[in-house]
Amino acid sequence: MKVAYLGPHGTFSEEAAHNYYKDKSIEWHMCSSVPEVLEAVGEGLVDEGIAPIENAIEGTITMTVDSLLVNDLYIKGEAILPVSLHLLAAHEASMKEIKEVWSIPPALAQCRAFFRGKKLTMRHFDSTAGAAAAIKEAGRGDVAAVASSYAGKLFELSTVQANIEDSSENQTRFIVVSKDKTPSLGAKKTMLQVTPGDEYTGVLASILTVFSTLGINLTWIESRPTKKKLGTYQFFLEAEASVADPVLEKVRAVIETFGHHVNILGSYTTTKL
Ligand SMILES: O=C(O)C(=O)C[C@]1(C(=O)O)C=C[C@@H](O)C=C1
Repeated sequence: MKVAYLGPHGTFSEEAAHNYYKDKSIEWHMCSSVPEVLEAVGEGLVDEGIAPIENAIEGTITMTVDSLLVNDLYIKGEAILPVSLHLLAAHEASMKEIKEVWSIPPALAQCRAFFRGKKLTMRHFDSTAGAAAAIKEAGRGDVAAVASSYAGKLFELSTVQANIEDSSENQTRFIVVSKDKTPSLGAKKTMLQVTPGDEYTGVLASILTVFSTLGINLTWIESRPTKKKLGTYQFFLEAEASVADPVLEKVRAVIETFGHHVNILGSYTTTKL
């Protein structure tokens, strides 16, 4: 089986992928950005892809949600990875010497409290490990990357400050996606995309009430713009039930009778890494 993830070596995505598929024989396909991972699956270059969708501190990684739709993919699984971030420089350096910090935006956002008031310039990269590699190559004394301790070892960087994430409970949730829309065996969760047929007062409340009335718990709600007109949204709802559960089927039928469109984006189990 061929699987895509965000490279280069040393990303959290690599750690998640290697752990999630640890008992399988995989041909790896490294991509240079998160949207490219989902595109590789959409284009059929690989069978599956693994991408970050939510972080405990920063929330939803919207580029993953949007690419999931654009590439018409199905969620086959989710994996939760503990995430610790470190400030890494090419040479031994103190915090005072660092003027610029390089990393992928979700990683920089996970350290906001640490960076507050430090007057640093942030430079965006496509991954933590990409930033770490660039720091090594630049060899400068005034820049540092936010990346994992493994990336620090891989690129022989020096730790300016360890564990700079805003919460020691930090975790990132990854989704495993494919083109194949068969629900996973023993699925416990289902992701639904609900597009309101019409905009009216209380439209979201009317959708949510169907879940609560029929006793289905929701574990995640996200609204994204329809990208057609300002102020119009579609909703992503993660239900704690398999798509095969007759109660969830009933929820779907009722929502559709309200004139809303429901698309099942996947039914899956959770793996703690
Ligand atoms: O840049 C990486 O190392 C990634 O795998 C991406 C990513 C993300 O975008 O959320 C994954 C996990 C961490 O939250 C930080 C970065």
